[in-house]
Parts: sequence; C-alpha cells; structure tokens
Amino acid sequence: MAAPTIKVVPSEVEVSNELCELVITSANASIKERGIFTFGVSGGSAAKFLCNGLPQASTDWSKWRVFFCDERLVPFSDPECTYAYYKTNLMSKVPIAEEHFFALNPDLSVEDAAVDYEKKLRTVFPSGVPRFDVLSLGMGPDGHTCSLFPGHPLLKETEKLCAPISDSPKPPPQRVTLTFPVINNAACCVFASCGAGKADIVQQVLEDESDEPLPAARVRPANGDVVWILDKPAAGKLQASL
Ligand SMILES: O=C1O[C@H](COP(=O)(O)O)[C@@H](O)[C@H](O)[C@H]1O
Repeated sequence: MAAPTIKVVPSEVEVSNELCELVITSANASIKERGIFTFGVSGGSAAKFLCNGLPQASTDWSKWRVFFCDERLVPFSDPECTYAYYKTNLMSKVPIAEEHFFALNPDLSVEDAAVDYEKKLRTVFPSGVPRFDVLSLGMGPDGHTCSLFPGHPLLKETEKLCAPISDSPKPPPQRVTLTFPVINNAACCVFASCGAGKADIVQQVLEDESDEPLPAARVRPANGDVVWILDKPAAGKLQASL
C-alpha cells in the first residue's frame, strides 16, 4: 500500500485545475487501454472543483461511466441534491449520456435506494468488488469522507458495496454511500481540500497515527494510489509542508 502523494498548490483555482487534470489524464489513459473510464464523484467542494474544469476536457464522453461516491436522498429539486448540481454544472455542458451518469432514485426508501444503486453499479461491474479508475473524494471538517462518519458502524461494513445511512450527523440525514471495500479497491482515490478551516483535520488525517483512524485516513487502496491536492491554507499545519 503506497503512502499518499501530497500536492500543495497556491490557490483554490489551482486545486481545481490539478484535480481536473488528474481526472482527464486518467480518463483518457483508461479509455485508450480499456475503452471505458469509471469515475466516482462526491458532493460539496469537490463537485465545485470538478465542474470548474471538466466541461473544458478533451475526452470521449461516451466512454465515461459516472457514479456517486455518496449522494443525499433528497428530491432532484432540493438544493442539497448533488446530482442536480452536476446536471446543471457539468452534464448540461458536455455530451455525456444521462444513462451514463448514475443517479440515486429519490423516490425509494433509503434502504431500497442503496440496493437499487448497487444494481446500477453491477451493470458496469458485473462481478467482484468494483474497481473504479478514479474516485474524487471530499473530506468534511470532522474527517468524514463519502457519507462515512467518525465512529459510525458503517466504517466496518464489509459485505455491501453501497450502504444506506439514515442518521448522518451532517444534514440531510438520509444518504447512500460507497463502502470501504469499494473505495479501497479503486485504482486512484483523489482528495481535494481547500481553506484554513480544513488545516487541522488535514494534519490529523495525514500525520496522526491513531488506533482509531478518521474515515478519510482509512482511504488506502490495497492496489492503488491516494493523492491529496491541497491549497496552501489547507496544508498550513502539515510538518511536511513547512
Ligand atoms: O456531505 C458531504 O460532505 C463531504 C465533504 O464536503 P466539503 O464541502 O466539506 O468538501 C463530501 O465529500 C460528500 O460528498 C458530501 O455528501
């Protein structure tokens, strides 16, 4: 298991540029090698970073298959809906087919929505544990990633590929998330974090060797890479950046 690669760049714009460049380079390499690019996207600031740069990508969008690392179980019309954000800020700007951007069904119960989403995953990854080419991850100020929160029993999930959560400490409470077996089977997990408000948690995740690691610190693909793209304020408390 390789140690995380940490890239520190001056500003948020450059974080977005680095992230998009990594994704596009990986997409075009995967498409060349295997004719498909499998990609997991997150909400929050990561969505903003991706939507700033991806619309300009030179790539074969028909080969992209995009899933959510996590999604909130809210109607498409709700401002908290991550799918709606991507629809407005990415899908409307690039020629990606709607059926290749896999939305959560908000009309189901959270348990059924997770089962349904796992079936959608199986249309692209028919067997075994899915191996995504890239998962674009965010990290909250408590160290959560996807909808995997500190101390939550879902950190120990080993059977499900997608799990429901109905007691998310960050609203909205109902969500569906990829689980660690899937996350840690990816070829590349890339975090992008900005701002001084993330400096403490970035330091904890990257430099603390706790017996009970925070969720973001548990992202360590067995046969893949972890990349952290940080702006200077977010990296401000890392020993390595001093
Ligand atoms: O609720 C969520 O939060 C995390 C972190 O968001 P950020 O805005 O602090 O970067 C995000 O990665 C996740 O997808 C989302 O559902």
